[in-house]
Amino acid sequence: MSDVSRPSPAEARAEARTAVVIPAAGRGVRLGPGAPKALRALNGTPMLIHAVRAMAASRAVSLVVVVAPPDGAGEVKSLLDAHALPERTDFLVVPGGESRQESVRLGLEALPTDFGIVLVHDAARPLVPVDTVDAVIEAVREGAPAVVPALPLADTVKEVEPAAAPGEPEPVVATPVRARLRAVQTPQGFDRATLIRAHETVTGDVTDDASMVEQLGLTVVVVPGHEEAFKVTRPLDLVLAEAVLARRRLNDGF
Ligand SMILES: Nc1ccn([C@@H]2O[C@H](COP(=O)(O)OP(=O)(O)OP(=O)(O)O)[C@@H](O)[C@H]2O)c(=O)n1
Ligand SMILES: C[C@](O)(CO)[C@H](O)COP(=O)(O)O
Repeated sequence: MSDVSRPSPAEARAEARTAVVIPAAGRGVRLGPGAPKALRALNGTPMLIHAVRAMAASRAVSLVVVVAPPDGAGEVKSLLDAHALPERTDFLVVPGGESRQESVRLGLEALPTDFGIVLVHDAARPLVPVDTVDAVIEAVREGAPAVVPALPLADTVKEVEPAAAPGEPEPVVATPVRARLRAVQTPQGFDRATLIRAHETVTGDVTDDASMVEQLGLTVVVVPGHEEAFKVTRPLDLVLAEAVLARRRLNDGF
């Protein structure tokens, strides 16, 4: 006899609480010397705070787990204490690891059990609009085990044979059909059990969490990304981020 009071898996997912893990433990080598990238300022406010606010802007998000530089957890906690978040949003801070993958895993280990949906969002993508965050959450609620926001590419992409030695040429081996390619952003959204299984099972170097779910043989779904969700990686990206914030201030009238 079926238990009518127990929600089906689909109903449970639709009502699941959502947490975000923010890996913020990277050095930012490509950005150049200075403080850890997540703590560098954009319009006077640390990049990490912009990223946390971008997640907390979604009414669905009730917990943010920040994965801090290994020796910077205290500083990050003080920063979060000093910058108001909506009352509905709690936060936790844990120290990070050697790689992005390890940092995400450490964040997942700190998650309380009552969150059925988990987003993973780079601190280095501080300006993602809330509509993108909500679209990712909605797709997970509708049943996708893994969801990525993504944009079509402007450049043609070549696959090359890596140089045999520094300074040697890199011959092109293929040109994938551009119309089938997408540049993937964060937040990436997951059914919690799926993401944890992926992190427990998949080893080796990966550059995003969704690819770990792909390696489990599951389908990852794409939703539209946003040009303002770009990753601050190199010095020119800081210029672009400041310009986006200036445009937002102008549009907001202050
Ligand atoms: N050991 C690491 C490495 C990266 N990250 C985080 O993963 C996100 C994406 O990584 P990336 O943009 O590559 O940041 P960095 O690793 O800091 O950059 P770089 O490779 O230039 O050093 C960032 O928010 C970064 O803080 C992390 O939490 N732990
Ligand atoms: C997760 C990611 O942002 C998706 O595009 C990206 O792969 C992170 O790469 P990074 O080299 O760690 O910045």
